[in-house]
Amino acid sequence: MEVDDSGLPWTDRLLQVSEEAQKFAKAGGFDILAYKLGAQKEQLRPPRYMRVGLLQHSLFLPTTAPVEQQVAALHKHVGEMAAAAAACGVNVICLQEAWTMPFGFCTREKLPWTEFAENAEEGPTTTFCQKIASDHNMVVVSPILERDSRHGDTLWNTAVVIDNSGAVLGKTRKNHIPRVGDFNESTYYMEGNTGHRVFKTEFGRIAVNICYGRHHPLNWLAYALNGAEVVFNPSATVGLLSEPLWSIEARNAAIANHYFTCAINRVGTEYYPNEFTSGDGGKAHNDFGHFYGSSYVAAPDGRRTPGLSRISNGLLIADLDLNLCRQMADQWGFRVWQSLTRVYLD
Ligand SMILES: NC(=O)NCCC(=O)O
Repeated sequence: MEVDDSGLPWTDRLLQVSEEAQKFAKAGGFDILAYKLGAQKEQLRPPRYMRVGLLQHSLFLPTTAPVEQQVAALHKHVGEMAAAAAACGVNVICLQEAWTMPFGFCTREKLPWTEFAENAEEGPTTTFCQKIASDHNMVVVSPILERDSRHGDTLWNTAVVIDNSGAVLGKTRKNHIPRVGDFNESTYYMEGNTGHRVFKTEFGRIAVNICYGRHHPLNWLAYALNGAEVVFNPSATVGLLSEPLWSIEARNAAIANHYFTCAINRVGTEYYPNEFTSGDGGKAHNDFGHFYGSSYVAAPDGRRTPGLSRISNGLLIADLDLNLCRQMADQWGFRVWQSLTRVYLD
């Protein structure tokens, strides 16, 4: 039987969750699952583990509560979930898409939803995440609605990457914007202009493919060409639209691109005071449908962790041996670089 560095089978394993983390989970009413996705032992390279933490959650106040109170409640609860991740020794946490706000883009109303937008470099949420990062020596990926005041007050759907010292490493913007069902996001912001950035952290090279970007295979490929070893996919998506695709897309991307993928979705049903329509002749309604959670991690050899719950808040922890990326490229013999060359030559 193949074994990893600890002498145990290198296939999926359940990890122990520290008592301190379990206390946070009990007090905060969220689940914690923890798995290991190892690689085969090599003679010349030591294992290279990145421990990731994926956070999925619902809103903590109604969408009609004052903006400041909603943001404060999210900071408080997500801060506790991040503390649980830190108590488990997580190296990199990723939060869900637009985590500081309701996904009010379904309404096509500007206020109050645009008031949740913040400066990516200096806004209160980035400051909040910088403290988490430096307190816990943990990289934080924080997807927010960005207000770029230096460039005409433009809105973007952005993930801010904060390194484990607390410094902002950079940001990357959602590059495919949905115009499907109730996802009226192009009413607010357009396709991002930051390309396919990959961020070099102390723990490995990471990228962020925000939500709708997961439907586009060339998008995933571009992150691989730029050297990503782990690609996070922070999302907000509902059952009737995308659930049949959810377990396939990020997993297939991991296999095709020889990297790990981390798919994260929010949880719960959000209600809005004014009715809106889906542009399909159906009745006007006040809710977005059910955000089905089910966050998971997939490995480049096709393994995946079980998903978090469809209905509860949760933290998914996974140990990823990044050596597996090259092992899989060698085993299968297809290389993302070669596919690109062929495209150009044909
Ligand atoms: N947030 C977002 O891009 N949702 C679009 C729906 C989907 O991609 O499943």
